[in-house]
Amino acid sequence: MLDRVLTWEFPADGVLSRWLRENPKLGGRDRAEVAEAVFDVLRHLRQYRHFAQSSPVAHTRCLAILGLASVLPPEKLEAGLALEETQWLQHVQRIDASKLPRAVRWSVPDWLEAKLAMLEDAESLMAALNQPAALDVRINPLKVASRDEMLETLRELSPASEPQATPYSPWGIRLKGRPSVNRWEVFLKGELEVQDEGSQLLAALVAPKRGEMIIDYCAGAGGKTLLIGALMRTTGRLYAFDVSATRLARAKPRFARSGLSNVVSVAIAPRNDQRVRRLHGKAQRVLIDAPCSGLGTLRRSPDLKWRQQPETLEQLRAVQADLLEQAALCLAPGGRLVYATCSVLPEENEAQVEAFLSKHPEFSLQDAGQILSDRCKNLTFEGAFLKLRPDHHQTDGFFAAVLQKAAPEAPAAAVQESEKLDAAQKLI
Ligand SMILES: C[S@@+](CC[C@H](N)C(=O)[O-])C[C@H]1O[C@@H](n2cnc3c(N)ncnc32)[C@H](O)[C@@H]1O
Repeated sequence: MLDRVLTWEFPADGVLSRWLRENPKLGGRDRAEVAEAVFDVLRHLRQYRHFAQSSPVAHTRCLAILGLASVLPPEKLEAGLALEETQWLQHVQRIDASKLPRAVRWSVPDWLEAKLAMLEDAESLMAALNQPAALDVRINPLKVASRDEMLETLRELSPASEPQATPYSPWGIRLKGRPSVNRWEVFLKGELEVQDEGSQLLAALVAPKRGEMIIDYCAGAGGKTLLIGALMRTTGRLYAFDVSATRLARAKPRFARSGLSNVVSVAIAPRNDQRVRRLHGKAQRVLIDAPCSGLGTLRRSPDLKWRQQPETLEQLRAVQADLLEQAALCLAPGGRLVYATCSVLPEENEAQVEAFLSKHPEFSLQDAGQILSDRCKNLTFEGAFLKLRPDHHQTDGFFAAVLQKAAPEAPAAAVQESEKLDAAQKLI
């Protein structure tokens, strides 16, 4: 199975799920151990390949041994190893990894190491991206009155996952381990959703209001749409756009489960879509959750660092710039555009926003921290952008910028008329 994953043809979680389906006799614990071992190999692949060079056994078997060593107690693992394998493993475990070159130590390809090295606290970021993430869920504010209520329910239902309120999002709950949330009744009733805390904060940045027209321009399987719709109290109209009809189809049962009736899903063409053109100048808020390298989510999808290449990054950058142009056309004067990625690379983030602003003086950058301050306590940023990192915030890496489209200035005569009207109304 590891060989199949390492072709990089498909995302690792898909290959793993398929393999587990093909092996139905494996018990629950074995399944969890195999999954953890595979993800450990993906996180540390470059380092493990370096160690495998000194091994007498086949390359993939070495990787599997190292992955399993991170999951199983030594006695259990060594029972399945030949003597020379055990000796090699013990030799590797004595190596001081801090002496290895940085790209090998943190297991990143050279091109990515060069990019991450330019960021603040690069080493701490690389280390955090290699740690497994906790599981974040959130309440559905449409169906659950308070997070505390849900916390009580979950502490009874799954004490082993030690449910805790997330530090920033007012809706989030952090769970330990890998509980089967999607079998819980609260999940099946649409009261609970799985969503990283950082992703929850993006909906707070959109700050939807009742009765508005809002577009989630890259809605995918609806992760952000769900929370935006709930915050609109399922009023107004929420368009879920995406170029992938398959992804939008996956969102449909989620919308139904969560009780949303204001969502209109539309599979759009990448450019000049007629249905999009009809909404030009109409929406109060537009979210672009842009397709990106996903390099902020390496804790959950470590295969991305091996599947992405500098060339794919360039293609993504072109799509992102185009999406900003297309989606901005849908905004009404005075409307809000939120551009977001789950990348930590400035070229997909700040650079895209700055390029857009330099071409569009009718847009101005708003302070994301200020917008979040009434809903999300304890969260401050240097500068106007939202920038979340696993080492600083214990969330995936997220970026977001809030851009406000100017409202047309009222002509002086009209202002005088409306002032006269106001004064008259006060007299009445
Ligand atoms: C980061 S994912 C969105 C995830 C989703 N918002 C969620 O929370 O689950 C980016 C999405 O952009 C879509 N996409 C790519 N190019 C697009 C385009 N030109 N217009 C609209 N959507 C696009 C992809 O199909 C993908 O679903």
